[in-house]
Amino acid sequence: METTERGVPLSLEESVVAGASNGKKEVVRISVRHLDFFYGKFQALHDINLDILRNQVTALIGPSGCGKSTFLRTLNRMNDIIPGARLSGQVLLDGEDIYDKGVDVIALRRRVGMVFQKPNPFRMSIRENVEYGPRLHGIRDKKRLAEIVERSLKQAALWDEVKDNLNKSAEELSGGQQQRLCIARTLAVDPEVILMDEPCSALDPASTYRIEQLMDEMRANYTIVIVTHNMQQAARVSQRTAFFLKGELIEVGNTEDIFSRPRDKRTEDYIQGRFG
Ligand SMILES: Nc1ncnc2c1ncn2[C@@H]1O[C@H](COP(=O)(O)OP(=O)(O)OP(=O)(O)O)[C@@H](O)[C@H]1O
Repeated sequence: METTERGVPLSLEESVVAGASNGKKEVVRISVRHLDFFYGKFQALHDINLDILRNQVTALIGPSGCGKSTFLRTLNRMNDIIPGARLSGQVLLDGEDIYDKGVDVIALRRRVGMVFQKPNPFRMSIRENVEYGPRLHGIRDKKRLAEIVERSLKQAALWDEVKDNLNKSAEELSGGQQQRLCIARTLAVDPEVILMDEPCSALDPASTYRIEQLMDEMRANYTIVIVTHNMQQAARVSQRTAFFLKGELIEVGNTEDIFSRPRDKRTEDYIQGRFG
């Protein structure tokens, strides 16, 4: 029987989008319903309804300050720590609301990992950076940890460059290598969804290209959501694109449709560089 990444039979999944463009079944991994988000009195997100599909890259685009990062952070409760922040509505991960009482936020962030704009390796060796998450989740066995380090660094396309220097400080790596290390660190705890907040904005074109290639490879096993200011990047890496403006989701659809035949005039104006 066909199953999801977590071994749940597909028929039991929360919802399946029938009639997908490529003829394959598209499964909703995260379903956001009527999401409002406030920083104190300021409402940053207004009634967002959006499905994130499994094994796809979803790009969030829109002008500065439109709420892309805020939205991304609601998907693994990264905003919880901001004083005065609150939300209403639902964020369902495989049908379960991640904001329900009793949800283990550490476990949630293992399932929904995050890569930030600026590479932020810990001040530790390359090996310790990758081992950090698995250790936090109770893995102590040296052989098992070594396997995880090798697998994660290979998946992040960094292994060949660092395999002989795993004890070197992560801070001695280049910016592009540091970002791939951060991706390896995220992969080490075996997430299902990976959130990326402008992961290439601090990188040169060659490193950007590597990360984009990596995203394309990773989507076979993961569900990816990326915030990007770079329209070409959104067009290159994503299968679905969501356009935000002033805290509202204006339009979402197949990336090709959004870029070639947007339905909303505001999407068209933004994509054509008329504002933002
Ligand atoms: N911690 C915070 N406290 C108060 N307001 C905030 C906070 N973080 C963001 N905001 C406000 O919420 C709105 C959305 O910000 P957000 O960072 O989500 O936008 P964005 O689309 O990701 O912007 P950018 O592309 O510039 O990163 C902005 O008006 C911003 O000033």
